[in-house]
Amino acid sequence: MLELLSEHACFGGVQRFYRHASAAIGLPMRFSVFLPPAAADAQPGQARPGLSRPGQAWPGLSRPGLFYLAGLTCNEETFAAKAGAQRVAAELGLMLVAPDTSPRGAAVAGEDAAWDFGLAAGFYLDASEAPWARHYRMYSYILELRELLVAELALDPARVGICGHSMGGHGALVLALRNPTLFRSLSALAPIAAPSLCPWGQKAFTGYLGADQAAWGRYDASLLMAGMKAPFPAGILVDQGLADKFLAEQLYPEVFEAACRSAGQPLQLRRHAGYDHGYYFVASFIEEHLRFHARNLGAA
Ligand SMILES: N[C@@H](CCC(=O)N[C@@H](CSC=O)C(=O)NCC(=O)O)C(=O)O
Repeated sequence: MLELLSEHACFGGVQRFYRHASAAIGLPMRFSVFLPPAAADAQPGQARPGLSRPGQAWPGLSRPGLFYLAGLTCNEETFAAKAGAQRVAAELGLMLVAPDTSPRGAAVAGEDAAWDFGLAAGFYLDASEAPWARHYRMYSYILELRELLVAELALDPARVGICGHSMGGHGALVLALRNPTLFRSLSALAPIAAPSLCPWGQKAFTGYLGADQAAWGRYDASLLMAGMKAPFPAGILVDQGLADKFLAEQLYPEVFEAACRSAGQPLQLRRHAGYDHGYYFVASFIEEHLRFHARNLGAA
């Protein structure tokens, strides 16, 4: 059941904010969705003409969509408010889905003590360590949300891509590399590309998954890529600013690049002089990511 919190007309489509009860998280979660003009009338649970139950796929209405996973300190509103993606998504007929970045209301002691762990820092993984394991299950949550949008807002399950920024870039790489039939197109902006090697990733993985690094590989894009049996079919697009203050210590795109080269994975890793880590960088390149995904998904 989706609870509409607000909606705003936007480039002929509609930007909405929803809350719903998440089974994966065990708490209410929020997300934003931009519906392009042709899908702007879609309502949750709407019965499709000629079909027996609400939410059943209807080829004439189902839309391609792009999940965008945001980074540390962000929420479901950050991308909608700062990236400026709606105009091009409206043109391309792409739905845009932006989840929150962690559970809210888990009431874990200390979850708000740091900006890079706990609240707004769920790292898109399923925690195995107490006290996080009960609610910090963002990996399963993204898969749950995908199914929910297929059922409730006519997202076409065969045409879903995923993109993300920083911690969200890490999440996008991991989710797509592990689920290439669910996410058919993949890109990232300044991703944490080898989290086992960097302070953010080591802190998160130790806290959520435990000190045994054997458990970390399933959530490390560079390690996953090194073990890939077949390349990600559509190729991967990554943009990275060279004036990014987190680049040297936290991001390691060169490690992911080397893993792709060894695995025979087509990768466009574009390095941009002068761009930093923030949303001015994201806003500068998001249009090219939307067009990349639209091409891969056969949109518009
Ligand atoms: N508080 C931090 C900066 C936090 C930050 O830069 N967050 C990034 C994502 S970092 C990796 O996931 C972000 O997207 N912030 C939102 C924004 O609007 O820029 C500090 O003190 O450095």
